[in-house]
Amino acid sequence: MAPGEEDGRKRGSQGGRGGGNGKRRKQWRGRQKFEKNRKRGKANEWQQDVNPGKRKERYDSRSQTPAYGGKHSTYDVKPFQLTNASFEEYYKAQNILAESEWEEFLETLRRQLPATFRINSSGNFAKAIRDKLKNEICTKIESMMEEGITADGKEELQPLKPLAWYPDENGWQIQFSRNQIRKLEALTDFHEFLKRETEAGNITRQETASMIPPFFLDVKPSSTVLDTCAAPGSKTFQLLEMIHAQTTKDGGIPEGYVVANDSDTKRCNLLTHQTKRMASPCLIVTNHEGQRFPVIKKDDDSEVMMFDRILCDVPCSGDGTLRKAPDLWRRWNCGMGIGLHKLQLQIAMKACRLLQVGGRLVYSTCSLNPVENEAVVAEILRLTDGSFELLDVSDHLPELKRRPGLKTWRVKDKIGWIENYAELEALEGETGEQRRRSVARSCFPDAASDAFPLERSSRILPHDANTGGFFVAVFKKLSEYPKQKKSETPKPAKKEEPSEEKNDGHASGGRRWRGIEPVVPVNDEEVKKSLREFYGIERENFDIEKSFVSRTPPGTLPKRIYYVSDSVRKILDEDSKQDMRVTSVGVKIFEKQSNKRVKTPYRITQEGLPAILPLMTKQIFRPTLEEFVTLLRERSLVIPEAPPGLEPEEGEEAPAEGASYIKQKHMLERPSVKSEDTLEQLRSVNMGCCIAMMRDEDAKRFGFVFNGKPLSISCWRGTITVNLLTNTNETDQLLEKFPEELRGERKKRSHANKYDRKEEDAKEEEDAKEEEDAKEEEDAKKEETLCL
Ligand SMILES: C[S@@+](CC[C@H](N)C(=O)[O-])C[C@H]1O[C@@H](n2cnc3c(N)ncnc32)[C@H](O)[C@@H]1O
Repeated sequence: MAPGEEDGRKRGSQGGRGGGNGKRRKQWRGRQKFEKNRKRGKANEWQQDVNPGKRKERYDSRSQTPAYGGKHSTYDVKPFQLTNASFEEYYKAQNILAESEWEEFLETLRRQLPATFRINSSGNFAKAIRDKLKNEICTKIESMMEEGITADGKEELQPLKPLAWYPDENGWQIQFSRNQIRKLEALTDFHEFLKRETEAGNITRQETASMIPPFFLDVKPSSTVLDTCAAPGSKTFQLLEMIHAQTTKDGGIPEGYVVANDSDTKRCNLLTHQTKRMASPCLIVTNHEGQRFPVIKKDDDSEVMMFDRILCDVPCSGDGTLRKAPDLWRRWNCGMGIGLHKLQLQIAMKACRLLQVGGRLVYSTCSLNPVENEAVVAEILRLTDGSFELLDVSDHLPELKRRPGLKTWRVKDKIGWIENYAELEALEGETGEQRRRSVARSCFPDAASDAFPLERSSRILPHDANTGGFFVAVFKKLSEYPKQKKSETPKPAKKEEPSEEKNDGHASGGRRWRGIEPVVPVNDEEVKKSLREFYGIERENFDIEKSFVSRTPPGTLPKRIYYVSDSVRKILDEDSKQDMRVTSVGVKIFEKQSNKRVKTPYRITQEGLPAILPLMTKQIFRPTLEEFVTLLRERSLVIPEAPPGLEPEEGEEAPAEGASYIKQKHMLERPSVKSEDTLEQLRSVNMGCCIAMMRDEDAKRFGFVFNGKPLSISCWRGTITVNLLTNTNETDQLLEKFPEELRGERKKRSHANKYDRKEEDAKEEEDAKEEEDAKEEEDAKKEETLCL
């Protein structure tokens, strides 16, 4: 009997306790957990791994390896069934591995996946994090191992190490158990560090195998990329990092762009949320079925060839994720792959059509099934008739352990094995009809597929490097293919019926789509003038109208303003018939604000700061190092002078609002701007959104220069104080990067003052947003475990 099975029955009988209350109790627990996680914000991402919620409850204490891959778990749990006879029969017949490896393969599949993460290479602190991991944390763990330190005398510590194949030591695997993290202080600290850096967007949790496809796409900063099935967006994020690789060095805006598409509207929103941290003006999120992605045509009907790189990370049966989603053991059946084969092929063929000659296409699944993998690859090669080459990428990422693709495979539907298509064709009666309807001819290997170099594709097996299972094939388009125009031109995309139904995404091309407006340039003269004057956006050759877009219909003030790169704007313009359903575009840089005393109706968004900063010449002040650190720590500094325009007029008796604060005694006790130099700069900073930028010499000294600019944070200049608009997690994480002696202790603050309250309106708004973000994040995590 396989591990887990017997215990499952025992627990099953206990599970009956409470009968109908069980569901309610489960819902209650779910709510409690959600609330707890919500309060912790993004921190829960790592917590979930250590304490993977529902999944944890079900993991078998004796047979399962806990979250970080240790050997002895103390989970009190109801196990999943970790066997499936049909799965075993099917894969034994496929010869995806030698018979001698079978037990090891199964045993690995039954163990929970170790946690892995990527350091965001375009993040501001990639090097600092890598250095800390290597020089501090790894060393600490090694010395603990040498000293024989364990959590409870049994569980030996495993070293923390970078993934051998991942470039620049930016991919890492963690092998600690919950128990170890709880009991060993150094690991508890490490765990906290991971949570903080994840929250700050400096690292991303991602399954090792899922990190692979973007590396085979060979994306350059000038590449024009389509990610056909992109949500929840982990690979899109990697693609954007590649597009921005140069930007990170010189601060320029790349020529290339990424169109991230998904057929599911809600998941498109996740995608937008997940990629927000990249603050990229080079991103378009669209909502189409991949197989119907529009061929963009200009007014004269000529086609706009948009892509030289396409990733098809298609929906799949997901049996490579069994370690992450063990409930799949129970659900798996061989009909799953067959059911998805046609869709996978259609998506891939559409991608072939949209790819420029000379371009690269990567087809990937998190399934081990040849019907979803080699069968699709073979059919692509057959249909494109020599115009596509399956590339041999064996010398790329040499440390990545992989197996060559299969030359032949077997097909089985829910009824049984079918040797070849002729056998299927010969079947009589209604059953024969039905089976022919569900099993495509292209599922079968044949003489043609035998001639293709399918061994050039790669299968990642879980026991080779303690990962999930994965499949990846890399193609190059050599020429247009004869059938391209005729048979591969799909029927025109089905247009969504315009409706007034509210949609929580944004939306469409030209016509209103589900009541949401199309992307339009910001061309209102008043808006342009106010942004230009308030923020000093006056860079030569920079045209607001060309780079700023919104979704608010002309005639009303835009609610949100997005910044798009020149090439994204060009694509939007070229899509003159507006066939692309754009759910979001570029980076949100401005949001409407309602404080009437502020001279512009717009404030800078948190995520938009890196993009807008290079364009700004006003509303920036450069505090001293001490003031900057104090601002990070206390989140607020008193300014002993009112903002411009609000000072008392000469000869005026009653001080203007804002000047009266100086009489509030407790305000004088709070940390304030001390340096005359900073005060002088603040004299030209108007009330409203502003930026605190480190002084050049300080930024250089601490290595805080990013995209050519010193570390900057967005603030709100009120009548009395300057307050941070960035969230606490982010500032805590920044503060941590300063030497301990500079950080100081946070003082307790009184919130009794009415002026404080006024000024904290903006912060309240931020807090509400944080909550929303945490919820979105939570949803994103849940969705991420799904494959379809
Ligand atoms: C394997 S997931 C993609 C994971 C994603 N590439 C990532 O790295 O985060 C497959 C995605 O395909 C989407 N999908 C399903 N059918 C689709 C279709 N016909 N066209 C485009 N996307 C589709 C699903 O909504 C799902 O988000």
